[in-house]
Amino acid sequence: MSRQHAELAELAEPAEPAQPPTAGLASQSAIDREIERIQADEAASGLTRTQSRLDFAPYRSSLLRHPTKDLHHADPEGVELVAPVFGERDVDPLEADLTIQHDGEPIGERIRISGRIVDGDGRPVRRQLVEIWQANAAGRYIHKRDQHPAPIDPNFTGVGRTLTDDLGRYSFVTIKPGPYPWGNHRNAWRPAHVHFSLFGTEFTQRMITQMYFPSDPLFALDPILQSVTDPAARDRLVARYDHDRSEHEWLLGYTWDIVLTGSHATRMEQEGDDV
Ligand SMILES: O=C(O)c1ccc(O)c(O)c1
Repeated sequence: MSRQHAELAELAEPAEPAQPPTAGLASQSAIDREIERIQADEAASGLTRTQSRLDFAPYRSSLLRHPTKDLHHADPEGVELVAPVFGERDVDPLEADLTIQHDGEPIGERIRISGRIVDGDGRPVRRQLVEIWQANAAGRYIHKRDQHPAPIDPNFTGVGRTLTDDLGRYSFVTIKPGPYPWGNHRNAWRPAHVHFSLFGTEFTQRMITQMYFPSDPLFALDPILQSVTDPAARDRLVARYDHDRSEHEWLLGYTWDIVLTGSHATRMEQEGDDV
């Protein structure tokens, strides 16, 4: 091989890293054992959580993603002066359909996700900004930190938003996301999920959570879902397939309600414990 060829080959094929990217990562079975141990300990102590605890070792980055110092009390009025604002006119109804944001059709299963946002007494949370973000059908996010070799869909950005109506209802049309390989441990795949953000009435009230799809084989293997140690609270994060919402030769319907408070409150992420 000429020197020039050798240089070209080097450009085309980066040298093997000294260590494979998975070196030092725990195996799925080690993660499973750790999850099982923590959940058994919590069950034995009569403590099962509807919310994740801040440090859940099998979910590695949970250790880094929350404040370690006391929170500062923000002056709510001061925060509002610099926080984003929006009005009803800023949110276009078309933004609730993630399949029509580009010239072409995105690839994948077209779905509708609908539900209600209610308080612990079942009262509707009205005119609420609901935002979602998700991977595409191949499990790829449009984000510089997601470089895994699944295709980006030029017709799918994976971001949408809407306002709840007077009954607290929201509805999105989107594409079912694929499982996502996230590097928490070796061969770690997140179950298909959609991230939800609720704005509240002020910036300081924003709440974030995730919705999952029924019967996903990855549930038991996912440290983020399993960090909610109460099985009933985990089940509440899973949408229900709703045939009445499916549309002939068009889409599959899922229903998922979000409860803000009370004993059946939906698990919310704490101070940035997820992305
Ligand atoms: O914690 C993470 O790294 C992570 C990455 C991608 C996701 O979709 C997610 O829910 C979490």
